[in-house]
Amino acid sequence: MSTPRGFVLGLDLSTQQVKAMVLDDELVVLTEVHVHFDKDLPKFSTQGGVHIHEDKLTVTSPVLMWVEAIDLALERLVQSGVDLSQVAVLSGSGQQHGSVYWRQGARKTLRNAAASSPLHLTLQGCFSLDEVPVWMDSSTATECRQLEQALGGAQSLADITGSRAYERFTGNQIAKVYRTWPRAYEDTERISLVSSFAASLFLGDYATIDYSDGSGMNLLDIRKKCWTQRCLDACAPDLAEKLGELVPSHTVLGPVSSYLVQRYGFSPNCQVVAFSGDNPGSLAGMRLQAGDIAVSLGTSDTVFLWLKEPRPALEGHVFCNPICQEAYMALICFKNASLTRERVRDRCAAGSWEEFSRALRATPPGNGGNIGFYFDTMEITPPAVGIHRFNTDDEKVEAFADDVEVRALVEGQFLAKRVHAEGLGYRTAGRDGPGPFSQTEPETRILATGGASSNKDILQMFFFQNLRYTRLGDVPKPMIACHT
Ligand SMILES: Nc1ncnc2c1ncn2[C@@H]1O[C@H](COP(=O)(O)OP(=O)(O)O)[C@@H](O)[C@H]1O
Ligand SMILES: O=C(CO)[C@@H](O)[C@H](O)COP(=O)(O)O
Repeated sequence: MSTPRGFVLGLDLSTQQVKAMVLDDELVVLTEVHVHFDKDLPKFSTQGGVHIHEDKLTVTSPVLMWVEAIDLALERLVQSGVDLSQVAVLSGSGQQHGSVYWRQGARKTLRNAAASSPLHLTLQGCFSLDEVPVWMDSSTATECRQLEQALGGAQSLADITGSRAYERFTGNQIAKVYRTWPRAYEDTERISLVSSFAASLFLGDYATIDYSDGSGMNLLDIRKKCWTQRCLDACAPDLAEKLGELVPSHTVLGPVSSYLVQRYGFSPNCQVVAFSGDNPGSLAGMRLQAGDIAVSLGTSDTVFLWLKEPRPALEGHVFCNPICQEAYMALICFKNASLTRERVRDRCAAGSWEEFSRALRATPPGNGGNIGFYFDTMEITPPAVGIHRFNTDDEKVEAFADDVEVRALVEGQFLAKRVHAEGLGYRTAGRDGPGPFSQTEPETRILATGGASSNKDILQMFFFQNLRYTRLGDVPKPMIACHT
């Protein structure tokens, strides 16, 4: 058997696309491909990678679209000329909280997938649900209240699982599946997260859920790192069995499937490392350290940081840290993010990011006292909906001039990040003493990632907000590093 040279393949199965990247043994990027769900797989009729249902609360994606997209990404890698037989190890990430329901007998089909046929055809009959809930779903308010009640209240649930009950968290989604389609639930032999689902396609077997992405389910005890039986029982019967074991996020799960070896020329020695959530993956990839704050500007906006001690609150989340088993990560998520920026770009900036940037540069910081809150859909932080604009006299108004609207949106989004982060006690170092959660790092770095972090005028807004920190606390300038 040949030994691969040490290339690394990284994947991300996120809301709007699959991204795949091959790096050599010195971590130089050799090739990168994308499969955009709406554009590359139009037969699934998604918008932004999802289907928003009539109630405007239920949001799903077709599971076979994800399978087809991964095959297409692998084909594109081969077409790019990269030699996949040199890949020694692969891993990846997925949008958090989404779940996949494998039907009884699916494991056998997955293990025996023939290289002659693409996986999306082989796996056609393998899922108990064709459309699966994703992180944008907010249709499980009933299940959330039931779970909190069963655990003795929102704070008690947060103390164990790191979060109060959130609509998008997988336990509540599973509870809804069980209540709505009991037969489909019974016919399910394994429930995967999006991350462990993607890993399963590479492993040719069910991949285990990792601690970090598993923390986004309202089911895992983040300190003991095991399922909490009381949470499982409150959501659905026989759930432990359907979820399988949990593993540290950097666990080597085993070699790639024979499907991958035969169809795409992977080495049979290529190892699959557990996949995790996209935000934990960003924390690992950006090499975040205690004291840093990261901002991801993907489909969602998130703010996250490395935590030494978990202190779960009624807002925000504490996840297990993907790198260090003794540490944690804190995260706040905002749903009205890139898609809202795109809507305002299309209405006020002729559909162009350049024009959007020009509007930001043409308006003064503070926007002449005009401010707006833009919640096109039910927001996560805070749970609010609607568009609310206020002029310089604090009067509610119906509209702003185009350039003012662009700045009001972005300033409002970044102000919300600051307000909610500060509400949870995150501070840039120096303002009120030491950094996040009173850690002692002398300087806070702010790191940005995700699609919109390529836009310097948007990043500048964050810089501006943090310059105000420096005035208040007289600390060194926060640093901004961009990763996309
Ligand atoms: N130049 C830009 N300025 C602002 N936003 C951008 C720019 N380029 C891409 N984006 C945003 O990035 C988003 C996609 O980010 P990405 O991190 O790839 O998302 P995901 O991983 O959730 O699929 C798009 O929805 C788009 O609005
Ligand atoms: O719900 C969350 C985090 O809790 C989202 O951040 C999802 O993980 C989706 O990520 P992107 O596709 O926006 O990167």
